[in-house]
Amino acid sequence: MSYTIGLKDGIMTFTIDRPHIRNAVNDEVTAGLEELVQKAQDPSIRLIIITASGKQAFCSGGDLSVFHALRTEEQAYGMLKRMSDVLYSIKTLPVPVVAVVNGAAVGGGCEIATACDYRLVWDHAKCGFIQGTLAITSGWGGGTYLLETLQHDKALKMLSEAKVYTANEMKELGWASAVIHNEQDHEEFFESMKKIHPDVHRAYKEMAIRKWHMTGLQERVEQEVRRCAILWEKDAHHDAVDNFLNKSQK
Ligand SMILES: CC[C@@H](C(=O)O)C(=O)SCCNC(=O)CCNC(=O)[C@H](O)C(C)(C)COP(=O)(O)OP(=O)(O)OC[C@H]1O[C@@H](n2cnc3c(N)ncnc32)[C@H](O)[C@@H]1OP(=O)(O)O
Repeated sequence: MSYTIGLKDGIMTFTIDRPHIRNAVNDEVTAGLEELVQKAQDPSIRLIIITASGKQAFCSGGDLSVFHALRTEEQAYGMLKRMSDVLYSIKTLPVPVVAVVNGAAVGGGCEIATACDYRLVWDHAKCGFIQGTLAITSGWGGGTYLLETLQHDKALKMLSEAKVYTANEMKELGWASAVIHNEQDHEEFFESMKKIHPDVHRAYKEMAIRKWHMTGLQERVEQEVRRCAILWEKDAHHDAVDNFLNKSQK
């Protein structure tokens, strides 16, 4: 199994469990996130955590060894659309969603974290929208969410430069909600959330969702998906992925 879903004291935790491949997303992980969305509808849930196994990576994006088989715009669109739909559902869940970024978050991994309301980033984690190095853009909605989250020039620079940043840099940019140095920092964040009644958290989340509905967030995500699918089909993308996969085989 590529993931687990746990529940304790009203907190549901989704853990990607593919550390050997840096928690890259395959179809099973996507199906797991869809299962999470279903389970999170239970009114007794007060908070969702998305994290991953090990310390090396939160998520390295799409599993290129699998998704490289998708060659055409239409094939790419199917995969991108399914992931973007589930991330939009996560973004608009009625309770706060926290990404605990336990290690590297790159490409689609950064998109998953950006779809969450809060990002707790361990101090050793490197993060970045590196899709540009593969001659594509973000394609799961994460670019649209980043433009919602950061100051415009910071978001655009982060997307266009396709670099990785340290946890402290991500805090300065406004992406990381907090940098975590130890388990105590981690516990303190959740303890302070638990002090407030769940109905209050739900009410503020409703306020954010109302804004996203009014500003056509879902339609903007759809445009991102379609644009990425066009780039996906091009040789520049397939050549860059060949290079990545061949490098690891050497
Ligand atoms: C598809 C959607 C698109 C989007 O819309 O956003 C994307 O997500 S594009 C994908 C973007 N991701 C990448 O380009 C992967 C980049 N990976 C890395 O930069 C690094 O692996 C890492 C995440 C920084 C971790 O580095 P490190 O700890 O040094 O590990 P390795 O690089 O040695 O990786 C170990 C192992 O895992 C394989 N790997 C890593 N990421 C992926 C991936 N996304 N897909 C497939 N395989 C991946 C890597 O090839 C190594 O394999 P072996 O050499 O066989 O052990």
